[in-house]
Amino acid sequence: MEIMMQIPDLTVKHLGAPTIPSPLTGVKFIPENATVIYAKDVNEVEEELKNTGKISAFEAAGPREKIYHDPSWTHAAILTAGGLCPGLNDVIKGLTRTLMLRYNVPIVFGIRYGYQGLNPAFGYEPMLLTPDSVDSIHEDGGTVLGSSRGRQDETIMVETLKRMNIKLLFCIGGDGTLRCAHDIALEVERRGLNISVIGIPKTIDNDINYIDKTFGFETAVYATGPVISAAHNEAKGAPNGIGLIHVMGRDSGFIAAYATLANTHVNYCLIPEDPFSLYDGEHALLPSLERRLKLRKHAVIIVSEGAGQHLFKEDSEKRDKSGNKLHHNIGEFLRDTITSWGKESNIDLTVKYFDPSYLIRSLPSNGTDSVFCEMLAQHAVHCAMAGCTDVVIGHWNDRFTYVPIPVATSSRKKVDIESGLWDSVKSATWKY
Ligand SMILES: Nc1ncnc2c1ncn2[C@@H]1O[C@H](COP(=O)(O)OP(=O)(O)O)[C@@H](O)[C@H]1O
Ligand SMILES: O=P(O)(O)OC[C@H]1O[C@](O)(COP(=O)(O)O)[C@@H](O)[C@@H]1O
Repeated sequence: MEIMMQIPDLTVKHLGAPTIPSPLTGVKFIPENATVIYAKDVNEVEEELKNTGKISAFEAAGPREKIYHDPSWTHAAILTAGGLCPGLNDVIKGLTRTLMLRYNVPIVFGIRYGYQGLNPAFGYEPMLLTPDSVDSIHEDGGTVLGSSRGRQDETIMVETLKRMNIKLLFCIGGDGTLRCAHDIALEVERRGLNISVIGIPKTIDNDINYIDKTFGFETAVYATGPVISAAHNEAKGAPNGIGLIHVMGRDSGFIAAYATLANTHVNYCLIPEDPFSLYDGEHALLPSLERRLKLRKHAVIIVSEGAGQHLFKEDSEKRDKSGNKLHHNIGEFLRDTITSWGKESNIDLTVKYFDPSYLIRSLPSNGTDSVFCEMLAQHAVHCAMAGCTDVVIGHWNDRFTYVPIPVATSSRKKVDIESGLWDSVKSATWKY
């Protein structure tokens, strides 16, 4: 019941009434009032009806029969900000092709290096994107536009959009990028401009709320598989061998949790959401590891970047350029701690340490992730052309949705340790 009471206002902002017939042909237009129900099961629906007398729903994504922006007068711009993620280039390609080939938008700018590219002080010329220029970019990882972290002044950025006559701005990024997109949308509104600001969620950490699937995450989990196998082989190749893998996940342990289920060689999955201790208590890693080594002579551990931060004497003061906390390196800490503990306990062990973080993040997307990127890009263009703004393209109950940016950024999604996911991880990782 409590969860249902917390459902935020899901109303999406529109610049004005859509009055122009869509140039799309051969598609199934969806009604203006199409929705995707928020509740995940019948009990939730009943609970909400009982408590509030209504059923909360997202606006459904999809092409509308009438659009707001006149394509022939529309310039669009795309930028990528924050860390890399598999699939960025697929999304850039999908946006460019849908804008130019389906909606006949004449100009699509690629803004260089995130929000820096909208600040003339940096002197970055925008790229002109065309179906030809983006033809093969999906084959490469990274982003052809470049990315950056760090704040820029939204008044300067909106001035640039105005000067370039940009009517559609697509910001591909994580929660920081979306917060900045929201600031831009507010500044646009303050000036009475008709620019649609559309966020496209990018997060290798899978940590954006109200969005149950984001691109790149699946590729990241898939790419972790061979590393886990290598760690397992290395662990088995030495008496008391320990394969230790450090993966990304600043504050959310989704990559580690899913990778554990995808390759069940893992014996210990350590994530920020479920704190563990080293020596004492129910969740003590080292006594358990000792029992495991006695029994099996090898072990595999996967640890998320944000896990075990409480084990460091001091809180990390370091921040990246965007103000995100830079955690202590828990992977290296565990490697060193386990090695010293082995010496002190007279256990002849070897730790083989793997950190595939950047290798995974910079890969091109894999099959189904690429499909998802193309669909996401198409929906983002439909959304923008219809005149929506301050909105991020979400995915919920297996459907594409519109989520107001303040809702998507209200908090970060985390692994729910009461959930079936974490239960499965715990079942797959033996307790010793
Ligand atoms: N609270 C915020 N308000 C406005 N802009 C922000 C905010 N947080 C981050 N940004 C900007 O968004 C961009 C990307 O943010 P960052 O946190 O580095 O990555 P991500 O979008 O992947 O979370 C940076 O240019 C950053 O300055
Ligand atoms: O070293 P970088 O490039 O600043 O990025 C490291 C961070 O980027 C991520 O991969 C993604 O974070 P963002 O969502 O902020 O881009 C985190 O998991 C990691 O903490």
